[in-house]
Amino acid sequence: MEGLASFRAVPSFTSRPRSSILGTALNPRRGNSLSFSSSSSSIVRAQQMESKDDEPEPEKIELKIKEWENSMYHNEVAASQGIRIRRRPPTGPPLHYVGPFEFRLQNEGNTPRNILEEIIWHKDTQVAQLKERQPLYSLKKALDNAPPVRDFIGALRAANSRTGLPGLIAEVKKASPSRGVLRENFDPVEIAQAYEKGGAACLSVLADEKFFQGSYDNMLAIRDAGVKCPLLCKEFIIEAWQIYYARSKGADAILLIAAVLPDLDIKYMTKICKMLGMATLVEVHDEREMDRVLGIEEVEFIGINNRNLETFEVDIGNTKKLLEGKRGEEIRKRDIIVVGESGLFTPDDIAYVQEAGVKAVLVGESIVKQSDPEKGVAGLFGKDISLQSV
Ligand SMILES: O=C(O)c1ccccc1NCC(=O)[C@H](O)[C@H](O)COP(=O)(O)O
Repeated sequence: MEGLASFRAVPSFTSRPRSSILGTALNPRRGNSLSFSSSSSSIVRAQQMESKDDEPEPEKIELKIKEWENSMYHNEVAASQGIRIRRRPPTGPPLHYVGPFEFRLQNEGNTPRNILEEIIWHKDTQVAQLKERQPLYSLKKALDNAPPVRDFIGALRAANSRTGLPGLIAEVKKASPSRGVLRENFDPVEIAQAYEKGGAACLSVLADEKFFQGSYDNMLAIRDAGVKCPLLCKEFIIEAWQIYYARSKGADAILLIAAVLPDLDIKYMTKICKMLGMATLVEVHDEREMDRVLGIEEVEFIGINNRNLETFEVDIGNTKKLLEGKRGEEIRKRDIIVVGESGLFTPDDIAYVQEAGVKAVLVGESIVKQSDPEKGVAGLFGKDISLQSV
């Protein structure tokens, strides 16, 4: 696994007597051969299985310790790749734990450091609950009835050659943490149809309910209404299960955020998308994330977010900065489609990111706020880009 090379060796010590604790915690018949999911819910489940008065069984202690270590290990790998977002609130080690992580956990806060981390902690809990209700095997069966996948990247390329402008991914978004409610009178199907009429190549549909007032039902409703634009499921993906879920709800593409996911997760999830025929938009915000993502052979579709998701600061110069020099050359050589995301309001903004090298743009606020989103699209590009126009 990547990131292991920089895994620090830290002395392990504890005030508790090591031998007796290990003696009860580990079951030699099972050793280290078990594989564990890193879900926090299973830690909670294992804790619930114990009665407070009972001495926990060795297998349960072992399970808790492995789960916890696995989660700590994930954080270590992520941190070694510059990822500051933690997957879940840090908890102290389970009872009877003896090992290196305990030493490193001192002074860790258990309140989220920023909005992105808060969203991720919420997702971790939400996904664990959803998975219990619909495990992967039944989700995979549901895919037989899912609407067919459409070619997301192909639609952007076609729009770019048709108009000579970046292909538009128009965002169906009611609210956001940085901007609050963007549109009170929010009818996702009506908005999607208006975007399509206005010449959008693809749509991005917010699925998160708590922070964006979105839903998977919006995505299904848009598909059921006959909208032909391929759909990006705009969700905070932390587990492969969510990709299958998005597909079952009609998604043609998903978003992976490099600020949240280690390289190995990006590789693995990109492969799953490929297997399902879906596109994977990998989002970056700074040079380090861009370099990590360019190091992943499977990546063919990159979004540059002009919004810093930790501070909400928006600067469209970010797109230009990340496409300069060697990075831009590499992107052109590999024919990677780049999407300029966030903070785009005017034809000049579109011209600026196009000049920087993007073939597509992802736009929410400036068009969703218009009383007529179809006209909003024309206003954004400074001309009619609908199918009728060209
Ligand atoms: O927009 C936010 O407040 C936000 C906060 C935390 C995570 C993600 C967030 N936004 C996602 C996006 O970046 C935008 O929805 C998308 O790029 C469109 O941006 P805009 O055109 O500026 O609405």
